[in-house]
Amino acid sequence: MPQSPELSLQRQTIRNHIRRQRRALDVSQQAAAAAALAQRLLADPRITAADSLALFLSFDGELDTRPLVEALWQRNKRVYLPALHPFSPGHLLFLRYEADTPLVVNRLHISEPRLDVTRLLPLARLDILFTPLVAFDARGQRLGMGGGFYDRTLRHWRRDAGFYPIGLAHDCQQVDAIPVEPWDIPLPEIFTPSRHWRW
Ligand SMILES: Nc1nc2c(c(=O)[nH]1)N(C=O)[C@@H](CNc1ccc(C(=O)N[C@@H](CCC(=O)O)C(=O)O)cc1)CN2
Ligand SMILES: Nc1ncnc2c1ncn2[C@@H]1O[C@H](COP(=O)(O)OP(=O)(O)OP(=O)(O)O)[C@@H](O)[C@H]1O
Repeated sequence: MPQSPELSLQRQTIRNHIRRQRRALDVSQQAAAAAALAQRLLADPRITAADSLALFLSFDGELDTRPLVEALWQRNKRVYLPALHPFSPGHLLFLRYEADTPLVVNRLHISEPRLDVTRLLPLARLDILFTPLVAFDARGQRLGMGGGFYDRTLRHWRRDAGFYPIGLAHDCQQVDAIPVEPWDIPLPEIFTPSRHWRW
């Protein structure tokens, strides 16, 4: 599918702008945002009922998922993290994450669990897929870091079965409209520290 250069330029401009905005949040703003979000999510019955949840380790000013991970562990939930697929470019694997799981830094400078096939979870067995994003709009369209990793993962999502995706973001990551590419899959739900969006 040929990409329109104007559209990819618009998307890159939004990416750069919002990444700068979220990196500008200071430590106390980040801590307040993380606590507010964890509190909201832990009050949601679907989270309470879930057994296996995929999170992501925050970087680049992303909403800090640490407090949520800790709270989920305390509630005996199984937590998974994405890892770059070792030989299928652009694809993610999901590996079990516990307090003593060895982490390695991947080529995109993000920590991920060391590859161990015994700790892999097929997507179909995941209950909730918390999804990182750079920008979102009021229709649930998301723009990521530009690798297409979550676009490829979200292709397997069906409204009536399997894992359910929930986007996590700071309020400042909302934009008027994301210029959409054919492969983009809108999220059914996004939580920010002050709002809950559901489509
Ligand atoms: N916390 C978190 N983990 C995640 C994602 C994410 O958005 N957030 N991803 C969501 O898809 C995947 C990683 N996607 C990425 C795609 C592009 C770049 C990137 O362009 N990074 C550098 C440039 C590359 C380099 O330093 O070599 C940059 O910061 O500009 C980073 C991550 C999997 N793990
Ligand atoms: N389902 C898919 N199948 C094949 N290629 C895809 C798919 N989704 C995205 N891509 C490719 O991945 C590249 C990056 O896509 P895009 O810019 O939409 O990523 P993103 O949504 O910002 O990133 P991410 O999903 O990792 O957060 C594009 O060049 C696109 O061609």
